[in-house]
Amino acid sequence: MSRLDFFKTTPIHKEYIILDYLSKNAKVTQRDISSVASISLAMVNQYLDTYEKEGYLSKVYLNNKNMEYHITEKGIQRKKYLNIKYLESARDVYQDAKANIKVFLNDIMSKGFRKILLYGAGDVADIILLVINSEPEINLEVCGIIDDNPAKHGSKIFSTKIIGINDLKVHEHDAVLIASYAYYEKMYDNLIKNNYDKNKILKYFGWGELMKITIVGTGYVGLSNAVLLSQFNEVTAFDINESKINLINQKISPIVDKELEEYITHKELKLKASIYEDVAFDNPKFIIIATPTNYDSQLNYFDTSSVDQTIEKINKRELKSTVIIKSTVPVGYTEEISKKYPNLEIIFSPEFLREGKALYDNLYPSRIIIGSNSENAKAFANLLLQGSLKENTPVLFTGSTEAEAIKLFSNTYLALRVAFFNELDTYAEIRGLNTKEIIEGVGLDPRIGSHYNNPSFGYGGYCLPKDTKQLLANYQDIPQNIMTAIVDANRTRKDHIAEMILSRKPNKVGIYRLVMKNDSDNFRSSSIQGIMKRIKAKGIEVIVFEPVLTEDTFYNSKVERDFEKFIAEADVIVSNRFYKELEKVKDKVYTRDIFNRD
Ligand SMILES: NC(=O)C1=CN([C@@H]2O[C@H](COP(=O)(O)OP(=O)(O)OC[C@H]3O[C@@H](n4cnc5c(N)ncnc54)[C@H](O)[C@@H]3O)[C@@H](O)[C@H]2O)C=CC1
Ligand SMILES: O=C(O)[C@H]1O[C@H](OP(=O)(O)OP(=O)(O)OC[C@H]2O[C@@H](n3ccc(=O)[nH]c3=O)[C@H](O)[C@@H]2O)[C@H](O)[C@@H](O)[C@@H]1O
Repeated sequence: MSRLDFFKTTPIHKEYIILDYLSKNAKVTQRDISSVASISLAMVNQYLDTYEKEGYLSKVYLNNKNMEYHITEKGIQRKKYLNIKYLESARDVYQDAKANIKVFLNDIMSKGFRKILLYGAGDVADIILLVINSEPEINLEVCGIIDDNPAKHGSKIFSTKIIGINDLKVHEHDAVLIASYAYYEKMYDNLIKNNYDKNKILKYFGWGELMKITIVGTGYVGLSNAVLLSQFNEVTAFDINESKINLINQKISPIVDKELEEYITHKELKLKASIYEDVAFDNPKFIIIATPTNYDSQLNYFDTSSVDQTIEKINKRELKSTVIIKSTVPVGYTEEISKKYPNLEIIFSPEFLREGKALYDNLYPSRIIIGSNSENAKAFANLLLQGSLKENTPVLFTGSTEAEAIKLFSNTYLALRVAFFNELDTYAEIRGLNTKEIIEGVGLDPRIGSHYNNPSFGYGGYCLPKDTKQLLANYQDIPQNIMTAIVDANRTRKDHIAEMILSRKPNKVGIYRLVMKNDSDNFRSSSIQGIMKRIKAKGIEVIVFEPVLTEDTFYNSKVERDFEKFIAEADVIVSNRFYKELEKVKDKVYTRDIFNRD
């Protein structure tokens, strides 16, 4: 953790600050409150209105310009409650700070330092000493605390004496650890002026900013994590694909994604990309694996070989790095592989981003799940939080197998939901009913909701199809009906869609876009490909319009780049999602996009 992240205010803290301030000063302006609580004037207004509605305060108008805020008895009780709540969250913050310091001290020990001097006899020194004294595995001796304030010399923090910088040479030691955020630069400068060896200067706050992280695999997951983390850490992105590496080094995103493109090109990131293993594996603190885990239909299981090979390489190099697996793996994988590599700390942390919103979903994460509660797991969670823009993101530390299950059950639930609304649509289409009316009526139940319910040719994309199959494989020997149904439903849906298209008796079918969603440039496992295959199997000619393709044919079907020619040639135009440009040939279009969105 770098900067003062663990002092970020929470909403409870803000509410407490405002009530506390008002209880001490009745005659204040909204501007005063805004500056004390660091919130906008609009927010101040909202808080005051809510307090009044809840009966925590009454407004007394002195004249038409000035007013006083009087806290009621109910407001005093609320303040008491918030005080306790704030203390609880402060305790968590304190535990967090301790965990981060512990990781840091372990790092110092791994570099061979044993006897240190602290610089700065303040709160940071206090908490560092507390961690050293209370954690038996931290084998560091603090020989003294340097401080530039002579009034402090001679007194102690715990049993450690405060000394002046002139006493540097008197105390035998290996390094000086700067224990101040505000005066870091001044202290560093002082040490250098005293001819102190800069290789022996350790810094707690500087350390977080320069933490070295390596990311293996620069796809959707790897690149968005690389960008997120390189805002505050030194990140090396490693890939076997040289052209991707070159693009990243030229500040160009190899992936179409609004936020990723904007951040890579315009933000100041500490990000470099490399195809060289020696550069990538130069002793980083964390190595994040984000390589593919495709579903192997022969084995009926994920092919985890790219993850296996990366872990093998890390082990061979005898690195001390903590390995974080972000790739989706079968349930139980991390526990198994950890047994094989007892010298490595391997942690699974599921990734929940959507393609097309890869960085956005990391800047505003729904949750952070880490399959471990070790010190490094906590430090990693803090890194993700540090890079994000959302406040109060839920963070869950779970067992490693539970974290893997969370990932596969989440995606399988999403697939279930898509499959459900697709089957609803199949029913409505065959019975001649209005799908839109039915879905809208169903969704108005708040337990169901009007989201993630737009019919399609089937759930597609890289992950939903493969993750559902992997979870089904993990169910081997465990009773179930739904898991099989979720996988089968997608096949049945595509059969139905293909039949509906064939019932129009086309001579030539035009496939309009292979991509799975409007905002994605990716067509891995998009459902329309399944439709295309079924139509071709009946001997019908298919042509494809897909600007993302550079080839002239796709699975032996002609790729037509000229839109006008494409719409003239095809007698049925099949499109998973409706696009504005199809408006003029609406009668030829077959789609089940009811709501005009993903
Ligand atoms: N795409 C998505 O929306 C999400 C994907 N995931 C999971 O994350 C993993 C990665 O997925 P994506 O980022 O979509 O994949 P991707 O295919 O976009 O990127 C993978 C990258 O890894 C590189 N690579 C392959 N083998 C390598 C090796 N041995 N060493 C170094 N680099 C290697 C490839 O060149 C490629 O650039 C998969 O397990 C996937 O299931 C998880 C959540 C979301
Ligand atoms: O593990 C993953 O890879 C990711 O898989 C999905 O993300 P993604 O595949 O990018 O796309 P979604 O937007 O969820 O769509 C999945 C499929 O369902 C279809 N879909 C989606 C929504 C909808 O209402 N109807 C519908 O048919 C889409 O067209 C697409 O084919 C999940 O939404 C992410 O949370 C998850 O991290």
